[in-house]
Amino acid sequence: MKIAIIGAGNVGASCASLLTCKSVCEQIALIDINANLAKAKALDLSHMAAILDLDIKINGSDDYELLRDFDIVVITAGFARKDGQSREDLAKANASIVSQSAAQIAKFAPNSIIIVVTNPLDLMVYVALNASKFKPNKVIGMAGELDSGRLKFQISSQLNTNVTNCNAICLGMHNDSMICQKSSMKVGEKALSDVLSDEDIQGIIHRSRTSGAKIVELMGTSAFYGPAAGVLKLCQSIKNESNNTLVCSVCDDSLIPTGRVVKLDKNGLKEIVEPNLTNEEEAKLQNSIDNLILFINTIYK
Ligand SMILES: NC(=O)c1ccc[n+]([C@@H]2O[C@H](COP(=O)([O-])OP(=O)(O)OC[C@H]3O[C@@H](n4cnc5c(N)ncnc54)[C@H](O)[C@@H]3O)[C@@H](O)[C@H]2O)c1
Repeated sequence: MKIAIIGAGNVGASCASLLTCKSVCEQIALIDINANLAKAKALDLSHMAAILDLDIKINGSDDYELLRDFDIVVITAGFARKDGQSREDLAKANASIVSQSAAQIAKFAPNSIIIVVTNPLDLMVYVALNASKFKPNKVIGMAGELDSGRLKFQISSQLNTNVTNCNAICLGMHNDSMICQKSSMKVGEKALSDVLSDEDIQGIIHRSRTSGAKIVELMGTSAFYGPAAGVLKLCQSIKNESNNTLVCSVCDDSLIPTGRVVKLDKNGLKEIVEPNLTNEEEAKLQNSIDNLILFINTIYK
């Protein structure tokens, strides 16, 4: 398997590092508008692979030719929101980058699967889908695995128990309207609501929702190890065609992307699994989809 990553910054390079260490593919291409950065990181990662006795070819460039006939292309190119910048201005700047990238992917790797990471995530999945003209099953956004992982971490911290003992799912948009599905929150076989008060659960949800912002506050830039782990899980699922469910931003028949429970295979999206939402969660999800449609209309006007 050959995996290309567009954007050799924090998220892109962390993805390349994890994919290398976990031997998910035989080749990695790093593409960045800053050719020297892409080349330098590819060289550093190649040294890392040599030290670890991993036979993997890693190249960097600003030339999209490098990803010719690759199987998966991860888009991480783009900006994080700057002080004073509106959500719309950021969305327009990143939409331009993602749409140029997606058009190049369609040219050089027309049979690939695109994994979008650039924010605002669900909107960027829509942009990549439109610019690549790929079928909807071939364009997948990574965010739900990150949000769900953060929620699992908060549950395990609150209960002082192993994270592997905890389960939780975050659905919907990768923004403040994300839905932390109450019925999915479990510790062992027990529902979290049998173990903790509603107030404690609300605290967990709040800390989970704000944990991305906390990282920005502490470090001045957004997270990258967690997002890279999410990308790794998507690539492993595509490669292994495992029957595991993941949360990814994908389109249903409405062609509006949002975080849904899915199964992936070598063709990308294999199946959307019905999440069993409460009426309240269903209404919240519909509301955030309506907001995304309004946002799409603003960006494309
Ligand atoms: N989906 C998620 O859960 C999630 C999580 C974290 C970050 N993100 C998003 O990922 C994106 C990247 O974050 P980062 O921390 O890696 O940023 P970064 O600034 O470290 O890296 C971005 C890279 O993109 C490159 N780039 C810019 N324009 C380009 C173009 N036209 N073609 C090719 N490369 C280009 C830059 O040179 C830079 O190296 C941001 O939009 C961020 O908000 C998403």
